[in-house]
Amino acid sequence: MFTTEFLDVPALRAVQGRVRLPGSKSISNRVLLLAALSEGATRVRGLLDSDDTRVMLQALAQMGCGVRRADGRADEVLIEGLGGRAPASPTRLFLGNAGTAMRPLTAALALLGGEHELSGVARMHERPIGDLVAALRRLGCRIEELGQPGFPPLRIAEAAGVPPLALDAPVRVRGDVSSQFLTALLLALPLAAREREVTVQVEGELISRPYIHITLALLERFGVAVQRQGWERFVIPEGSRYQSPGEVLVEADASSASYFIAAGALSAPEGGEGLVIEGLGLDAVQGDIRFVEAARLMGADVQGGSGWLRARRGAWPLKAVDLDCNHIPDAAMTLAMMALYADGPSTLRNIASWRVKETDRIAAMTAELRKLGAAVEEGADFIRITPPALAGGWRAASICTYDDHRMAMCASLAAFNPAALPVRVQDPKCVAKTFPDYFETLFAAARPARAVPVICIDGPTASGKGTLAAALAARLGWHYLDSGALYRATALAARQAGVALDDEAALARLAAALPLRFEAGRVWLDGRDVSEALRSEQTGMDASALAPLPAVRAALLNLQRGMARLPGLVADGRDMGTVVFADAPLKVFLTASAETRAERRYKQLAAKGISANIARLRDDLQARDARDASRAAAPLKAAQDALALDNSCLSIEQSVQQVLDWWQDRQPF
Ligand SMILES: Nc1ncnc2c1ncn2[C@@H]1O[C@H](COP(=O)(O)OP(=O)(O)O)[C@@H](O)[C@H]1O
Ligand SMILES: Nc1ccn([C@H]2C[C@H](O)[C@@H](COP(=O)(O)OP(=O)(O)O)O2)c(=O)n1
Repeated sequence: MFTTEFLDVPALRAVQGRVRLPGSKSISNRVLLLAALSEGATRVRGLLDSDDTRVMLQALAQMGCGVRRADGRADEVLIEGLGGRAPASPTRLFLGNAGTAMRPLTAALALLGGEHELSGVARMHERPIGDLVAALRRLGCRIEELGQPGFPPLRIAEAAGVPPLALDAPVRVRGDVSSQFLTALLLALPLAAREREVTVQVEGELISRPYIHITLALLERFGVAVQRQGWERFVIPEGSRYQSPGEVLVEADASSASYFIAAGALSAPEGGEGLVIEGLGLDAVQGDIRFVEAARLMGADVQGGSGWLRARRGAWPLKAVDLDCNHIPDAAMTLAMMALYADGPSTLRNIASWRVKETDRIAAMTAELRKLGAAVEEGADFIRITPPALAGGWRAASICTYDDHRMAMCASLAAFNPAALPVRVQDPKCVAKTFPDYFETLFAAARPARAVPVICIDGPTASGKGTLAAALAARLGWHYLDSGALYRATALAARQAGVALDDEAALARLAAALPLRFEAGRVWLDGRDVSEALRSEQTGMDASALAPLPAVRAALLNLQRGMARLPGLVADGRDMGTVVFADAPLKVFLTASAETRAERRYKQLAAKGISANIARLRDDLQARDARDASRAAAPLKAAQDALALDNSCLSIEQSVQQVLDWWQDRQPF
């Protein structure tokens, strides 16, 4: 996940290959509960790993279900169901802010019996549950509100067993406040339908029907076929009992898929196959799958089968639309981004609910799309978007995201603009709500419109290149290449293999096939952690000795260039700006006086408990600089267009800020 202040998304040309998206939250928690109530064990695959599913798993374990995570996989779990057994009692269940856990667990535990206390975070205690509690009380269940009437925390007080239930009349529940109350009853009432049919009657117009559709489809997977009469009456047949289907694959989240469908439709056609989205198909049970129809209306070429979708460019430019989006309010935001690439103004109607989501999404979208060069008109429940005039009308923009995950994901779609302008996304970490690795997933599939941006930091030893480069990479959310580590690793591998430091051909062979892995700040050579050995003065000297050999440098060249991946790279070394990334948009030549550098190295060694002599260190580093600077192949020198930075009198933060300022000066926003 990107936790940086902002993320600059370079202009993108295409998306290709395959992406796998996180599981749907609504389906994940429903499936977990159904598995817990069933006879037999259920393997749940493709599970969303998030706060809300974690609290559900924890609660099920406390209730006495078997909960076993698959080894090393956050998205797979094995649930051993209660299958008619009474739950463990008493329990105290903490359910965070997960409405998808609080509501159905309340209903299920009220029908399972026992003594249970259900609570959550403060915000959870402000989210209504009164209608559900009332419906369960009318049935005869014993539930107490422990705080405010109508809100959690709750206590189910059935230590003596479930009281006789009033099932002769239909169970009534309101449908116009939240469909989650109906879902909770539909998930729980099959527990009471072994010997008799149970009817649920909805009062008021039922909202969010696609979610009820998901509930019914999943009940069927677990062996309970509810008869639906319109959207008012639901009949659970006599003899119903939950039976594990053995294995359930949770569908990928359909709203998350909308960004990748859109990206496929915006992608330059040389992408060929387009983008394949795994884990979700045209037969998906989630309401937002109907985004596919809307995307097709705009000209997207979307194919699919069971468990997969493929999106690529169809009509181009996209076709402007005038659409009622009431059935896909979340995914409709993605249509607003696609409208930027249409052949005329598009209108998205019946989206009043946008105003009361994470932020006022109509106002937010209007403000941000205008920054990109679109003309936007907003109304109480619609938005009309006139795209920027061809390439010339687009503006590079810094997009505010309003702590709204969907605004951030949408913003990335502006990066396909024909003017090849980058897009700045403020506060990218807000995607954590549903898709923490959204940007990583996008970047893995995306092809940049231009060379991936690289910042080069070259300079003599101990000038602070590594420190500066790593800090810049962290601030920008970019990758970091410590090119010296490659020369050092070659030197280390040579010593281990007994290869002489002047055997150019053998060294080049070693360099070309270095079994090197960078992981979590450590460096592994052939499965061994060499982070310490790599930094030793001896290894540095050895690296400097083999670095002049042209065949070694050539062998390492492609490896280094391959590190330039989206969204950007900060590379430090000796020849980053002169040879390896000669076209880089920002090059810094970092220096400090020999005294300062010797002192820094001395302190660095002392911190590691290694004693050293400052005067000798200074002589050594000057000798190394001389050798690095005087060699024929890619000598240490400033690139012609490099900016010089002498940091003898600067703190690390001052150096970092200076380079960030230089970088910002080159940005269009
Ligand atoms: N601007 C600076 N001011 C003070 N100390 C610095 C500065 N930059 C780096 N250092 C320190 O100098 C030492 C050497 O830095 P390092 O990044 O390893 O250099 P290089 O990669 O150029 O060999 C480190 O201990 C680092 O903390
Ligand atoms: N791009 C590079 C990086 C390092 N080298 C060589 C020359 C250096 O003396 C050694 C070690 O580099 P490294 O950057 O790790 O060394 P310092 O941390 O600056 O002491 O490798 C090089 O020739 N080209």
